[in-house]
Amino acid sequence: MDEGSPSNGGQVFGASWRPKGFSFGPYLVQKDAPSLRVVVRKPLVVRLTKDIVETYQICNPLFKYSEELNPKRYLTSPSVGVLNDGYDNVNSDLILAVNLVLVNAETQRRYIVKDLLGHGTFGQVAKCWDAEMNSFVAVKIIKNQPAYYQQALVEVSILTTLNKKYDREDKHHIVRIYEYFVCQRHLCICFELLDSNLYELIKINHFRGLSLSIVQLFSKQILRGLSLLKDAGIIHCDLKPENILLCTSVKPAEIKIIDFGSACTEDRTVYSYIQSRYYRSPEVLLGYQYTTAIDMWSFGCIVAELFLGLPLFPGASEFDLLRRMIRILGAQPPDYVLKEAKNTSKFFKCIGSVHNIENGEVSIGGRSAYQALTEIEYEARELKKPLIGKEYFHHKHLEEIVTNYPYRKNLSMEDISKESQIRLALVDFLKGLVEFDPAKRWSPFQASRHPFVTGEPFTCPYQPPPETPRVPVAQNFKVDHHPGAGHWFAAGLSPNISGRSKFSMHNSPHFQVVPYGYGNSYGSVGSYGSYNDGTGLGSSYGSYGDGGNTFAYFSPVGPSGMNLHAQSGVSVRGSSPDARKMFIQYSQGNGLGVSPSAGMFVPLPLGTSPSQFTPPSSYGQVSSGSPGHYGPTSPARSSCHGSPLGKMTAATHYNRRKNWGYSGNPQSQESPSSQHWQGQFIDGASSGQAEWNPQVLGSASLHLPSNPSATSSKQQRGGSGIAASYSAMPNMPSSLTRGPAIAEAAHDKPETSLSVPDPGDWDPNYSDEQLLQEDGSDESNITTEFSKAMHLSSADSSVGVGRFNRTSSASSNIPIQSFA
Ligand SMILES: Nc1ncnc2c1ncn2[C@@H]1O[C@H](COP(=O)(O)OP(=O)(O)OP(=O)(O)O)[C@@H](O)[C@H]1O
Repeated sequence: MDEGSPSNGGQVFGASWRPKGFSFGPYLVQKDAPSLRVVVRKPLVVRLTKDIVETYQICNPLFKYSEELNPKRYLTSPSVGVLNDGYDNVNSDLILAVNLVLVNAETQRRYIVKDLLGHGTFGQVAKCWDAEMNSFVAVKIIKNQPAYYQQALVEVSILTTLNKKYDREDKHHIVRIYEYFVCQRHLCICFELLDSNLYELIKINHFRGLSLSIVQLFSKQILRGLSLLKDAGIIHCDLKPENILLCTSVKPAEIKIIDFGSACTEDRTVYSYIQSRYYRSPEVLLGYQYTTAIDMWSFGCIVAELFLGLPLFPGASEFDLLRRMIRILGAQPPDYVLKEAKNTSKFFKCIGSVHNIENGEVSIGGRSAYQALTEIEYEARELKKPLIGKEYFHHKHLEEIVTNYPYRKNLSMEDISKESQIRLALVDFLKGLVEFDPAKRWSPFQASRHPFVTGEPFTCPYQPPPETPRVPVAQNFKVDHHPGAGHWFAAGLSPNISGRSKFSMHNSPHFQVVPYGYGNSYGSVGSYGSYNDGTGLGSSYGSYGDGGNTFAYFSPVGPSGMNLHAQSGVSVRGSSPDARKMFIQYSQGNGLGVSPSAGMFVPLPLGTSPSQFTPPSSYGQVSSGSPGHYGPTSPARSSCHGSPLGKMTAATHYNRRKNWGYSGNPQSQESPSSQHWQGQFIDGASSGQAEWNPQVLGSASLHLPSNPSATSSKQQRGGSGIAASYSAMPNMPSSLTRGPAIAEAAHDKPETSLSVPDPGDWDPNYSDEQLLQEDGSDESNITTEFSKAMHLSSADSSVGVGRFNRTSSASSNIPIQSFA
């Protein structure tokens, strides 16, 4: 019977089949054969449009090309110019279009806008081409409102101090600031260009946690940054995954902390409504005095989220937040905090005597004098139901949540056992960070010594080394509160610190009670140093020196910037070597100073405000073009937090980040592979538009037709000012339309008017149907690519057991080319 004949069903059985001859043979070039030619064709659109102007002119000799008539690709939405002579939209944002040029009038340096990287409370961040440096940079274009302008200057000054004074060698994972200038009445801050933020990283990993090796690496790097902040006495106040960006230009890739727009100095903690809710520390929530320890709480929340893929405390309201903290941590804030905090009565009832509190502990029987309100009690007290969010974790307590988190598929027993050990270390690490008592919470130095970070085997609960006694180095610096530098006041860099510490502080790794022997209080730009740091994170600075008499004149808007003047009888005796080095270093500078105006920094006129900048006589052509395209914005979660500006515009972001909601299935945490989160990506690619005739802002050569309908800036600034523009924002709850002065009064209102996080709220492309689609891309995870890019594959095997890490080719689908 013939093989493969119909009688055997047409099947060919391999055993009996033999090839009858070779189908393929080597290619032999024959003598007269035509040579092979590969034609690479340009894309159709290129071929059709090449020399199109000439083509039109051939068709119609009267045709004339005018660049001005090119349609603009707007990046800002809305793109209708109604303020600032038509340059700004209703939100006081400069209307950006691709190829618009922002010019630093002082240096004539030009930044050509190419794309929108994000937008937040303070304005927009654009990816710009810096022709002079032949590279891309990120330019934050602050809203044209005095309050934003002032607060943005705080960001400039704090970052400048950190970069130039504390981290000259760029080793502490803090974003670099290049320069700042005013263009079209907008303060523009030029930063190094970074990549996606950690929230985006988690999102493209389908809200599954990252591998432990990456969590460990990021933790180490963030701690370096926090260590620097602590030494500088600066509190970030808004640490969250969105404000930690990947920096893939260096290999292996790193992370950097951004957004110092809410930062303040430790001795000037004037704002009580700070931190994004999920990352808000108990002391801030309760209205208690705060220190750099609040950043350590946020850091703990971030580490947990990196591992779990979901926020640890996704409170839909402050009540819900506290409720989750208490349940997951199995504890509550210490009585000494509850006794002093402003908002205690909102969340707790007193059930015992508060007179027995000694050294922060309750002396009678160890039972707390306070009990958290139940939902019913809260409702009765506040006359409103507290918003309660969905539960995402199957387990109640931190340890169970972490240890029961699903392991990556296909792990060998050996790997599972290794990872389970690291998970125990992680639990212990987290416990020291999300510690209710700010006095016991670990400092960056202490946390950086934990086995989870060092990679040492974890055997028993970690006992942190003692933190360096805090010496008020900051008191050594006298701040010259320049009359024109109102922002220093806001930043806490003013000598006027009358509102200082009305609470008694307990010794802690973050704050140690040191008697202030100085008659006059000076604003702090210095640090409460740590002599341990030299052995800890390498190059953090600190001083255990005594009260020297070094005075700092810190005026970022002045020509000399920050000046440290050694007074007669100055003592740097006892300072750490690093600190001494710093003094020497700066003594050779511009008036011993660190100045934003030194080097690349350009001085602003003293005491200037946006309104003092005269716009060019003519203004840009503003058309009501297509709605702008929004770049990969930072989906600030519930970030209606304090800051000097009350983070009001965060309301426009609120609920953009709703994906905690995933399916609302409480099992989701248990079986991530069965979850179907739909990550959405906004095309962040630069426009392919030609770069001809870019609209130039800030240059004198701007000659564009006036827009007769544009309202004069005077008119716009009259009336309700900021509040007017806030209230004009779509979807903004009225409770959020408050100016800085009333930020505190409206403390918890946002939560009452905003819904429980749900993906559809903030993700325009989200749909429940998508959520329900079969994922099937378990292997397609960013961690593999990222690990590879970061050379983690060769990492210590004890930490290299990432969940979901597979070297599958499917992972190439992940759209993060920059990691490759
Ligand atoms: N240096 C940078 N490189 C790349 N992207 C950046 C950079 N700085 C900011 N971004 C992007 O812009 C977004 C907004 O920046 P930033 O957080 O500084 O603004 P903000 O107005 O202070 O925001 P928020 O409302 O969160 O406080 C960031 O989430 C990030 O996506």
